[in-house]
Amino acid sequence: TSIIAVTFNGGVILGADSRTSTGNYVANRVTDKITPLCDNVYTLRSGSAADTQAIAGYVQHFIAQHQAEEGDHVTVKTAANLVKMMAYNNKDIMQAGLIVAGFDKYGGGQVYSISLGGTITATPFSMSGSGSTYINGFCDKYWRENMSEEEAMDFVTRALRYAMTWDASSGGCIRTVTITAAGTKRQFIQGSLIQPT
Ligand SMILES: C#CCCCC(=O)N[C@@H](Cc1ccccc1)C(=O)N[C@@H](CC(C)C)B(O)O
Repeated sequence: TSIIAVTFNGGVILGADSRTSTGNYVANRVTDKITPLCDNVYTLRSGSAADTQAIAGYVQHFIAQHQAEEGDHVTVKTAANLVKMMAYNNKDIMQAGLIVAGFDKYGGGQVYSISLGGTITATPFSMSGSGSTYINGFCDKYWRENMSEEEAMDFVTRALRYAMTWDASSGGCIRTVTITAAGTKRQFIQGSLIQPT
């Protein structure tokens, strides 16, 4: 898996490849790893497909119950802390590397990384999954604060293209979700290999 989330001057953009693998076999070449937790917060999934589906499912359910009772949106930080609790409290039986990102009226676009052991870190951008190791240099060089939406989308798609080209566990198509005050927007980009410019 290659997953990345970046904040920009209007919100956040989440990006992911679409490969689920079992060894060398591609079990799913159109996986959707960008999973909603509620209408203003999504999570990017890496690691075990089953474990990350289970964690996302529990948090979706908990947030839905909370909103039914309280009637208001949860903050990105609250959703991320619920994911962290699931990961931390089950750290010895879960393999889940998650990035929670969204938009709320208090902090605008936000990204939180949750590592395998359940450490939660607030970050301006984050990448994870097996493919992320191949784009550390690219991201360090090209990441900038307060990019425009177009610049952020270009950064996300180029980073994923490189990771999907080099990492055997990443591939398929690029999926993105953009979250701003106006709502959410999905994109689907086929053809992920590096094209000769
Ligand atoms: C289908 C099926 C069987 C399991 C598939 C399955 O979890 N594959 C994993 C790799 C893995 C992980 C831990 C144990 C075994 C196999 C996978 O493709 N993970 C991707 C993200 C998830 C959310 C799709 B990525 O991290 O590469």
